[in-house]
Amino acid sequence: MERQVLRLRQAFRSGRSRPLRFRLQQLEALRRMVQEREKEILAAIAADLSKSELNAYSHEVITILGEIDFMLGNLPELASARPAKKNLLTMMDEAYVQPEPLGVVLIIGAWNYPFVLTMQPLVGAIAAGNAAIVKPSELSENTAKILAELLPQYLDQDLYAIVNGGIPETTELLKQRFDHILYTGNTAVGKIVMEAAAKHLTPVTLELGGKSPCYIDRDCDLDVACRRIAWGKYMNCGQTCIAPDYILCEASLQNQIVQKIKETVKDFYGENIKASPDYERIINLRHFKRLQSLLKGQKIAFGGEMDEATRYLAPTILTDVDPNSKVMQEEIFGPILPIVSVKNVDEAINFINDREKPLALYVFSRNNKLIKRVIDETSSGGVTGNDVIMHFTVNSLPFGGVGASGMGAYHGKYSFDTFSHQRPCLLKGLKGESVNKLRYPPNSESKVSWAKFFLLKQFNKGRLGMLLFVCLVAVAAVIVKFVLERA
Ligand SMILES: NC(=O)c1ccc[n+]([C@@H]2O[C@H](COP(=O)([O-])OP(=O)(O)OC[C@H]3O[C@@H](n4cnc5c(N)ncnc54)[C@H](O)[C@@H]3O)[C@@H](O)[C@H]2O)c1
Ligand SMILES: CCCCCCCCCCCCCCCC=O
Repeated sequence: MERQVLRLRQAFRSGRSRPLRFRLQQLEALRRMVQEREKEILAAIAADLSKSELNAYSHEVITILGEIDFMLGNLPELASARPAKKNLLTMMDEAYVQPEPLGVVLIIGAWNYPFVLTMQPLVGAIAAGNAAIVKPSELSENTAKILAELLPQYLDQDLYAIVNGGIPETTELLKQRFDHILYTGNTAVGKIVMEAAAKHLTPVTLELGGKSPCYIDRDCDLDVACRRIAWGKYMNCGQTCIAPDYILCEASLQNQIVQKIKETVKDFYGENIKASPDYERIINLRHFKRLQSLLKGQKIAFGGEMDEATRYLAPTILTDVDPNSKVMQEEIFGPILPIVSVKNVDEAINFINDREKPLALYVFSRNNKLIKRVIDETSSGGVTGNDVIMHFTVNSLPFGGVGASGMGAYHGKYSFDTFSHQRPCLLKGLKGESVNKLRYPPNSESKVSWAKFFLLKQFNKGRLGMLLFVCLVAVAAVIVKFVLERA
């Protein structure tokens, strides 16, 4: 591992990853990889998640192509120096912010969207001019394998590397010094990553999880709400970081919601859900059994069917759920949708605020003021109103968590910024020593009052008059010089 990181660091030190042309070439090569090897990529994702290739494309590949296109179209602007506002002391100088790459970054992906969660950060790392190591999840082994095979064929091998493996390999990697780590996964491991990063003062972006609440207001189009909730909940068999984890609603709505979601599931997946190419499976036996245990003692209003051999778990709804039951104590990350009754939106807000800050928050209502109120009175990584999941697809919105659901954000411009240092630059001329004497020792009351004038815009009339006089003299000198030169 150490040698691998050293090799990337040397390649980064060569400066090869910094020129805009190089970055654009690498992003174009990545785009070419996705297009030329689409079939193999889709087959790998499909194999990992028992997913149709159509869903693999619309859930993952489309996102990466969009991200690359964004960077190809915006990188020249993102990477350019941005002039900065100056103060009176630096009026004659050049002040700007220069984005610069951080160095060698580590990207650790998770299994549930194995292509997106490794490639989307990589796009940002390349765009910002870094070298990068990508460590896919060992649970999505087919995607990990295809990435290890394809990336070296398309990208600069000295600057971008794939390290495959599980806990041992990741633990070894985390002993190395990186200039940024973007980790996607569960909160417990997020703490391990942060602890390891702290040893090298390495900044981290932690893309974690949590229980994303979905409040359904009594004044709401239930047909639309239930269709959208069903889509986001049961997509990828519920294994989505920002899936609506549970519903909060008044008890009187519960049965209608069950009925409408039931009808929607039939529309989406047909009578025989198990046979639907659009309904995926649970990733492994450990998660299958974990989900099975969440059903114990619950009132199953819909679904609940399961088949351990194929790790099939039907779209399931639980009603009258006790907030203290097991299913409400951990992120579900599966196709189980508990409904918890609350008396009104006030109780819903308190319910949400009594728990860890979620990665996402959803509110369905015809009343936009109510939606805005819930947003104002709660906190979450992100929000979609009257839908679910979709804020993830808007790359002008930063995607990340807050509190226990994560820190930092990426996507689009935010990926570029995450993997950049915004370097403040001030270029001064060699003239103006008369003004600089104000900061040189010995200090004095007068110098301090000038400093206030120049830096704090606190000035008295006398000094203002003198400054105006000085300006007038300067302007006059320029005019005289101009006239004399033309005489
Ligand atoms: N915020 C997001 O963008 C996002 C996206 C996807 C998943 N998630 C969250 O991730 C979680 C599901 O992912 P997961 O954790 O099961 O994925 P996982 O098991 O794939 O683990 C994530 C990564 O951490 C590594 N890892 C696991 N245990 C480790 C250890 N002890 N030491 C070092 N590295 C270790 C794995 O190798 C993998 O690369 C859920 O909580 C979900 O909400 C968040
Ligand atoms: C024609 C409309 C197509 C809409 C496609 C919507 C795609 C949603 C992709 C969602 C991916 C969510 C990834 C979340 C990562 C955390 O697990």
